[in-house]
Amino acid sequence: MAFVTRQFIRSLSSSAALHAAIKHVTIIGGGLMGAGIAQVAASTGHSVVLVDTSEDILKKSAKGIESSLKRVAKKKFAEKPEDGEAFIQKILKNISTSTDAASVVQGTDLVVEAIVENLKVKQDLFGALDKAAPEHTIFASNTSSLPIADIASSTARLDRFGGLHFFNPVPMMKLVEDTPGFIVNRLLVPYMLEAVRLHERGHGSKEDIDVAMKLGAGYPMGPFELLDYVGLDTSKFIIDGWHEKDPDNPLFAPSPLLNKLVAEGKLGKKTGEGFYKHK
Ligand SMILES: CCCCCCC[C@H](O)CC(=O)SCCNC(=O)CCNC(=O)[C@H](O)C(C)(C)COP(=O)([O-])OP(=O)([O-])OC[C@H]1O[C@@H](n2cnc3c(N)ncnc32)[C@H](O)[C@@H]1OP(=O)([O-])[O-]
Ligand SMILES: NC(=O)c1ccc[n+]([C@@H]2O[C@H](COP(=O)([O-])OP(=O)(O)OC[C@H]3O[C@@H](n4cnc5c(N)ncnc54)[C@H](O)[C@@H]3O)[C@@H](O)[C@H]2O)c1
Repeated sequence: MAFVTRQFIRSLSSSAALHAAIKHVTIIGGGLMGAGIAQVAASTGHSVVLVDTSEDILKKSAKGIESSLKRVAKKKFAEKPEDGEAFIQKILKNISTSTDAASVVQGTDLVVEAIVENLKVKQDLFGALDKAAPEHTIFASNTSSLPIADIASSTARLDRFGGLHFFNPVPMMKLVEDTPGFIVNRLLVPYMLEAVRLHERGHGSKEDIDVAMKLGAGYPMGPFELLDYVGLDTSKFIIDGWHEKDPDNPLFAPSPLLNKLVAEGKLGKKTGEGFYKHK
């Protein structure tokens, strides 16, 4: 199967057998993606523990989940807003948080990892979790660009290890990929990088390029808006990793402008500034 849609995942999760098999889910990493994945897993009736490195980060993740649920509820209960709050509280009740991954995974059926896009860091995490988690627990990574087999090599559960590539924003995007090779990013990364190069060569302002792609190609966001939305650090991790593996491929050549912004700590929407300033 080349890819699975979120509808497919939902129908799977609502099937009695799978629901019985996967009840407790641990999400590691409470950033942009992990918080969204926790929200979707909790919304489909799973008991979720969200793990990150500090209580402060987890507080921010919980706040993000609540405001995303408010947006969902506002639409879902437009006719009957009084039911919206109960809907939100029912989902939030399914989510708890922790900074201790090794103890949490002792009672979990599925681990979905959404931490920094770095092979060694992911391997170290899964290597440690492999010792702590029960035998039946399935491990999955939300990696954007790393081969799943490389991440899984730090564990002894290769037959219970997969890729679950969600898209940002998770509560809205209807695709989850499980294919080796990441179809979307193989097309998206060269496209976004070429937009930056076009701008670096002086052939268009970022605003003009964004408007052109929105009006001319019907994309909901232009490439610079999307880079800021994804996170420039994550984008750089992806590009650097692919460039290292395939240094002669011009599609993955690093961008000086992107590197400069990351070095300045301008990581996009999540830090308030990237290619654009964000409120
Ligand atoms: C160089 C390397 C780069 C590679 C990167 C690869 C990264 C990765 O591996 C792959 C990806 O994810 S690639 C990235 C793939 N992603 C893309 O390509 C995304 C492209 N962008 C889009 O699809 C649209 O712009 C959005 C759906 C984000 C927003 O929709 P919009 O119409 O433009 O603007 P709007 O008015 O704001 O929102 C309308 C309504 O949407 C709802 N809603 C939105 N966010 C929500 C949330 N977090 N929660 C809940 N609900 C949320 C909400 O109901 C809201 O109404 P409200 O009344 O305002 O509450
Ligand atoms: N941003 C996107 O649009 C997007 C889309 C699809 C997939 N991804 C992938 O998802 C993963 C996460 O991306 P993100 O955008 O959510 O990143 P992010 O920077 O927003 O969040 C990462 C979180 O992981 C936490 N973390 C780091 N190391 C940890 C550890 N050892 N244990 C627990 N928590 C740890 C960090 O504190 C941070 O809160 C990456 O692999 C990325 O490539 C990102």
